[in-house]
Amino acid sequence: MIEVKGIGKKYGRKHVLREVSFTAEKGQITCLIGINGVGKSTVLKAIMGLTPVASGTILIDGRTVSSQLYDKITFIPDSITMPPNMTVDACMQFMKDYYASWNTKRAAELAGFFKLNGRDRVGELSKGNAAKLNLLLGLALDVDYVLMDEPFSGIDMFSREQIASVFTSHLIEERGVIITTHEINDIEHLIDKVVLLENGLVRREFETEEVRLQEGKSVMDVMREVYNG
Ligand SMILES: Nc1ncnc2c1ncn2[C@@H]1O[C@H](COP(=O)(O)OP(=O)(O)OP(=O)(O)O)[C@@H](O)[C@H]1O
Repeated sequence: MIEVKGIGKKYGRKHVLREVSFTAEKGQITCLIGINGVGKSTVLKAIMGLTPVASGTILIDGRTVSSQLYDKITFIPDSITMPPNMTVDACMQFMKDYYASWNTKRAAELAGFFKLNGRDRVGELSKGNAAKLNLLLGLALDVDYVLMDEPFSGIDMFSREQIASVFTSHLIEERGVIITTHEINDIEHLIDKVVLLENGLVRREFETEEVRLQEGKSVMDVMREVYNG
């Protein structure tokens, strides 16, 4: 389980996170939502130890974040970080050489699933294919937790659907996923839990199925309720 306990974060004088607490379980998809600039990416980076927090603690399976935990967790940023002249195959080879947790079989399966051509260069990929490769490079690692920042940003509906279908496939397995997205409609049916951020705080944390059954509300309904007061 990932436990975020009362984290606070300032950039200069800007207080982005005041006191953010939530948990994300293994085997579940937890979605961080909130308007632009609320601090969703900052939370993911804090979990990875990529940005220091001013207060609070973060535990991954009961342990504080350290480089040893990188065999347990991976972060898929909102755009691909591989050099533009590298081919898809070279990116996969690089990951294989660099990470002991690289799973060659799953990588090949994902490349087939996304219909990526190994000879294409990163810089020449369409936005959708670059997003798919980015996802592949993270999901092919044998880790327990995957953090994804806006995997659907700027891509067409069919690519979004294809990416969303990965979430219900065996390729995700029993991993814990934390995702940030503005495209709730695409993945509403896949999300187990929602953490709604507002003004540096968690405004609501809920299980989607529970809210659906008990209150008859969708995630969008809850979001409208919160943002429209
Ligand atoms: N390195 C930085 N230096 C200064 N301010 C930053 C830095 N990174 C983020 N911020 C600010 O912190 C706030 C939260 O940013 P963050 O990217 O976490 O939000 P977000 O919810 O992920 O936004 P979006 O939905 O637009 O992706 C924003 O106001 C942003 O301008």
